[in-house]
Order: sequence, then structure tokens, then C-alpha cells
Amino acid sequence: METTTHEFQAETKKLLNIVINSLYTERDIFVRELISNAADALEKFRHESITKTDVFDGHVPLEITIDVDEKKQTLTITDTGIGMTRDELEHNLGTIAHSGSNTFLSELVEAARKDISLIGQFGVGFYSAFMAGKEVRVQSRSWDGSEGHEWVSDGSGSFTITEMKGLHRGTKIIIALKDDAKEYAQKWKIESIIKQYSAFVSFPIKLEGEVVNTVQALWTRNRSEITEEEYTDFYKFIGNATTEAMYRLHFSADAPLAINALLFVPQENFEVLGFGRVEPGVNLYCQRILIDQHSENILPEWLRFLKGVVDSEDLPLNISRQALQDNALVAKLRKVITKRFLKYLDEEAKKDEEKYRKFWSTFGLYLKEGVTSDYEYQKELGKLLRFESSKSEDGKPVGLADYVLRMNPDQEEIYYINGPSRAAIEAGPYVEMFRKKDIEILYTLEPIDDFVLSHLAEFDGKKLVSADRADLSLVKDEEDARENEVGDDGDSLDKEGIDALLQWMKEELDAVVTDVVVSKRLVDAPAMIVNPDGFMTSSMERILAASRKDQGLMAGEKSKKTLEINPKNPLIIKLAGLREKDEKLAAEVVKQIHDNAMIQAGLVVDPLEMVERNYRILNRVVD
Ligand SMILES: Nc1ncnc2c1ncn2[C@@H]1O[C@H](COP(=O)(O)OP(=O)(O)OP(=O)(O)O)[C@@H](O)[C@H]1O
Repeated sequence: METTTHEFQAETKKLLNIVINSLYTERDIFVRELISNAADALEKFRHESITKTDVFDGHVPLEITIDVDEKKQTLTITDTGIGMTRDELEHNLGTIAHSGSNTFLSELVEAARKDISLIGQFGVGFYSAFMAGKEVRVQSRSWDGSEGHEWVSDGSGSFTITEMKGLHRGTKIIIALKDDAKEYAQKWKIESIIKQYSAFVSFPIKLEGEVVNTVQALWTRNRSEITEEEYTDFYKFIGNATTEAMYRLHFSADAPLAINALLFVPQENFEVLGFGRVEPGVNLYCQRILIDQHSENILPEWLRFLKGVVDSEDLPLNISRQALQDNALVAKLRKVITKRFLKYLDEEAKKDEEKYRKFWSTFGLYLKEGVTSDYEYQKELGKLLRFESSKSEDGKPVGLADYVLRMNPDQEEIYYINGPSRAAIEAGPYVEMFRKKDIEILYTLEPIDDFVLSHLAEFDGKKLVSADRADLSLVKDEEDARENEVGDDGDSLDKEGIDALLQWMKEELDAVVTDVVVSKRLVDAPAMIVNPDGFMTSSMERILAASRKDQGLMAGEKSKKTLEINPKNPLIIKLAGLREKDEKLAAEVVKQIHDNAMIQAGLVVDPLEMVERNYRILNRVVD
């Protein structure tokens, strides 16, 4: 019979190399990977056979069989699943099927370097067979009934495929074990791995003729009958996790939709650990039959960190994966489950804020992503956001609902200001008036925060307002206004002096500001930059400029700012005097004040020009 020889794809060779040489401490997972592939193949077959009648070997029971042979040192895993045609064998077991295989690989290398045990979370897939096998044979026959084939490789660089007659539907994997992997030919060893990793596989696993797993869908059982241990074991199984989950939500509903959902929040955020974007971790079932693994449809993208299952009897069993995407029922399910989960988080936060804070620091970024990308859940998400504030303890962010409770009776808006750190914000000009009037202000310390709050726009009927807005309504009452206005107490400038100074400063700064005005808000600082348009905050502007630069785009038109000055500040008072004596130097000082205020706003100035000017001023000082 004709045998063809094929080279592994370059990426596959790399992967094989890693699998064989660096993952040996995590060897046990290869059993889990092969069982999970077998279960996938069975699920696929079950799903397909619902709609098709002409399936090959239709009478064969759906199960996984495992046999060990201590004498021959082999381990054999057989499934009666969907099987593979010749082409599928060549393609699926010769290349890396994952999308973006190269990124996957580099992440894998990265993970191997960091913490080998984390790699188990990703699933190395079929190739993990070579962790323990010196040779792997895959005999497979597709459910379409075409002739079966055998695939053979020692994992070094190539594989062969030969036609093989008389096979049943499904796949048999025969692993000739390496000398140092003999233990995998022992029944107890395999049994303990199955108990640890594969207890919840939804098909019988027969080890040497004996069923060793409980084939029951945990999520369909009554909550009160499920033990903590069972939940944890199930989470470990479904999330490939080694620890228990941070949060768990198990809920059922009958109307308007029949839903059974079991969702887990992991302990770690793998995206920030440097593993790239995580795949969605929730599987969609209909009456216990898997119809969409790692479903992208059942939850919004920003909940991709969740693990678990959703089962709904209302879904048509024969729905194709493509049809799921724009199925109205799936959209409804998504909405119900998402809202329920967000409500659950809010309840948990109320019960144990400390624990929720841990969740927030690990997964808060996803919820922020939700606010900026999904209008539908903004109200629910708003309650879950946390920020540091002028009234929060360092490192203990507060929620918007708490802020609202503490608001002054006459306060109508919720204020926030962006900055690189609590210390930097508190030393800056924007919080001065808030401090003086004892009004709480939120500190947005992350680049994305201002986008989040501007998308949210309001909370509990109160507008969210950045404190770098020009038209801040904070100084409303006349008293304040008067207090901050120019007095004639000799310490400050008179009205004419001020007007003249403003006029002149405006001329000097004409190219960079829209206006120079007397501030009603500054208490100590000489000046600050505010945004006249009130839409973009300085932080948002900085980030957009940086991202344009990253993308190699031309810098956008810079929006012009307004400079507010404090006529009670000694520097400003003396500036008027200096102007009379040495207008040239005074003009340099004006420009420097502007640049300083820009820097405090987190905005970019021309460093070359600014440093040169700074030296010119210093030279005069030391003269
Ligand atoms: N027992 C099997 N029966 C049928 N097809 C299989 C079997 N094992 C593997 N395959 C096919 O080979 C492909 C590659 O398997 P591999 O385990 O490397 O990746 P995967 O299963 O797609 O990804 P992951 O393991 O990360 O879930 C699978 O997608 C599947 O199409």
C-alpha cells in the first residue's frame, strides 16, 4: 500500500522541539490533551449526527477507550468520534491548527521560561503525545466512511501516511513510550490522571474495560446537591486550572429562557501575565450537547476571562456555528447571562469589598473595555468601576455609588482628574479648589480611564466631568467668585493691571492658546491649562497622539488650550512688574509658565525649545 512521507511545517517543528525538550516536568498533561481531543471528536460527531442520517458506523457507542500494555510499553487511546480523512490527518497533525500559530508559539516559549506549570492552561494539543512517546501512530477513519489511514511519526521532522483497511469510525492513538516514561503503561497512573484532569469528560472513559469517570453534566444538577469539592474539580477541569476559582456563579432560569449557567472567574489574568489575548472560556451547550466550544457568541468579548458552561434547551440543536453569530436567541441569552453576571459581581462587591478589590485589580481592565465597547451594559458596569479618590485610602479604590453618597448636598456632578500617580495629582493645580471646598475628586490613574468615564458620561443621573474642563461649574456661587477675584489689598494687581497683563500674555502665547483668563479655581499654583471644548480631556488627547505616532500617522491638529492664571500668586504679580523693566525676559517667563502648566496637564511640550529657554532664564538668575 502506498505510503507518503511529509515534513512537518516549520512552526510545528518548533513546537515539537519545545514539547519534547522543555515540558517534561508537566508530562501528565499529554493524557489530558489526548482525552480532550477524543472528547472533542465525540462531541463533533454527536452534533453532526443530529442532522445527518448517512453516518458511517452509526451504531457504534460514543466512548473513549484506553488500554495500557506494560510489556510492550504502549498506551492506546481510542475514540469513536468524528475521525479524520487522509487530508485531515495530513493537515491537522502536520501543521498547527491554531489561528496565529506564531504568536502562540512565542507565547509558549515565553511561558516555558516563566513558569512551566502555567503552560498546562493553554493546551499544547496533540503534539504533547511526544512528551512521552518515542513514536506515535494515529489510525483514523472519518465519519464520511472514506477509507481509513495510519499516520506515524517519531516527532523528529517528518511523518508518514498509509492507507489502512478495516478500521471503525474514529481515531486510535498508539503511543510507544520512551524508556523514561514507562509509568504511563501502568493502569493506576492513567487512572489517577483521569481522576485529576478528565473526571468531567461527558463520554464514558473505559480504562482496561472499566468506566473510570462520572459522566454527568454538573451544571444541570441541583445546586444544593453539589459539593464545594465537585465545583472546584469541575472548574479545574474546564479551566485547566490548578487552583480554585476566585468567584463562581451557578444559576438557572426557566423563563423567559431556559438557562443553566455555571461561570467561574479565575484567580489570574493571563493576558497581563504576558500570554496575549485569551480565548473565550465558556462553552455553549444545548441539552447537554456541546454546540459551541470556547464560544465567542454567548458572552461579550470583554468577558473572555470567564470559564464555564451555558446550557439552554431553547436553542435549536442543529444550529451551525456560523448561524450562532446572528441568532436572535443567542443574543437574548447573551444579554440575560451578562446582566446576571454583572449583578452577581455587584452583590459580591457589597458582601466583601476587599475581595472585590482583588477582582478589580486583576480583571478591572476588562470591565473598562466593556464600558468603552458595549453601550448595552453601561449602567451595570458603572456600578462595578473603582477609582482612587481624594477621599479614598491609598490603594483602596472606591465605587461611583460610594462617591455619590458622599457628595455635598448642592453638588451636581461627579469630578475626576487624570494623572500618573496620586502624589502627582495631589501636587498639581487641578485639585486645589476641590480641596478647599472639600469636594471629592476621583483620580484616574490609568491611560484608559478618561475614555471609560467619558463613554459612561453619567452615573446615577450625575454627569461625569473632568476637572481640566474650562467651564467647570464648581465656582458657581458669587462668594467664591468674589473671593477669587482681584482685590485692592496691595498684594495683588488692580483690575487694569490684570487686564493689561492678560492682554499681553495672550499676545505672547497666541500660537499655543485660545485665551488667557483669570482663574476662579486656582488657590496656590500660578497657572493651569484647561480644555475649552470640554469633550476631550488632556489625558485622552495625549493617548490619541501617542497612538497616532505608534501607527506612523501624522500628528493630528493639536487642540488649543486655555491658560488660567492666578492673580494672587506672587509670580504672576511680579511678572507684571518685570514686564515694565525687561519685557523680553518677562516674555520668556510667560512661555515657561505655559510649558510648566502643559506638563502638569500631562501634555507634551517641545523639549528642545523649553530647555533652551529654561537655561536663558537661569542665566539671568545667576547673573
Ligand atoms: N481524536 C481525534 N479525532 C479527530 N480529530 C482529531 C483528534 N485529535 C486531534 N484531531 C484534529 O487535529 C487537530 C489538532 O489537534 P490539536 O490537539 O493539536 O489542536 P486543537 O485540539 O485544535 O487545539 P487545543 O488542543 O488547543 O484545543 C484538531 O483540531 C482536530 O481537528
